[in-house]
Amino acid sequence: MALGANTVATNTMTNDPILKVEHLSMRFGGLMAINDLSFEAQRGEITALIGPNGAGKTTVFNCVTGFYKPTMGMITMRQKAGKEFLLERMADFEITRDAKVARTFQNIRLFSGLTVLENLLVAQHNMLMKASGYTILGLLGLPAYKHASAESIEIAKHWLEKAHLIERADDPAGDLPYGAQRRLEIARAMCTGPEFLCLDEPAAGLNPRESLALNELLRSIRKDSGTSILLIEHDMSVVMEISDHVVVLEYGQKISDGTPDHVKNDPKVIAAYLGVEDDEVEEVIEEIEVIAESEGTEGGSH
Ligand SMILES: Nc1ncnc2c1ncn2[C@@H]1O[C@H](COP(=O)(O)OP(=O)(O)OP(=O)(O)O)[C@@H](O)[C@H]1O
Repeated sequence: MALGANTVATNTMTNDPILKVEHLSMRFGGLMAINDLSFEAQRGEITALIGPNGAGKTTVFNCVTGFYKPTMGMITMRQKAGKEFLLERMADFEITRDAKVARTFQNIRLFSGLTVLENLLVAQHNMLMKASGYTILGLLGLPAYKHASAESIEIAKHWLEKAHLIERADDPAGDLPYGAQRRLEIARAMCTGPEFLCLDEPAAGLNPRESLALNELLRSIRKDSGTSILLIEHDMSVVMEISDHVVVLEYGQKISDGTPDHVKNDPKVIAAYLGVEDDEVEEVIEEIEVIAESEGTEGGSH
């Protein structure tokens, strides 16, 4: 099959990145929000993008999902079957439709008046319309449409079960508690059959119990569907618990990249989060160790 304008030939690689961000820069007027950023997300893994406020996480996300066109750089996504897409050249709807990248937003964007199940069926609208042949007869019950419609309901039920929402299938989405609405958004994204799922602060505003339910859902997505995940998250308990790989940004540049344990102990990351200069890091770490030791001693004497 001929490759389209947005595709390139496949390379053979020893590792298997689903996403490669290379020398990405994004300028807003005089502000360099992202400055020569490169990182990879491996297939089948959960990659977290973290960093202090204003570090550029959302900007990277918006470049990957086609909401922004980067000033410079390349963003390559390679599907399981080997086809590659240059995302920076594609419109957001093409990234969703052709590259199979799904996303959620910082603010919940459900159809709150529709039921939970209807929200999941609407997400599969394109698939259903295609099966109808875009005709009224198709919609009125030709076999292909009926088959696609039954399949859509099965897919919706599958994800409702995974998200522990099956009991609420017929309730208006707006009636769900906040944490359940977040899981419904993720279930809705999964109904489109993505290869790459981008989640913008999925744990924002969740209580600890809802955070645990979210962690469970994300782990099951990785394990059972093989979908790779990129997430922006401020909640470190979620990031450290579920991520395979963490990329840390500060002022639009990468300051650390590795396993959760690696970045957690990286002095540059500690400094960025505490807001101190690089040359003060050693001093701050010593102070932290002294405080931790004294707290340990106090804890032991009780
Ligand atoms: N559309 C825009 N126009 C102008 N400046 C922008 C735009 N989007 C982001 N910025 C600026 O780019 C920088 C990075 O912002 P971004 O939202 O990507 O950071 P972030 O790491 O996601 O922050 P937060 O954790 O607070 O959401 C900030 O200085 C922000 O003000």
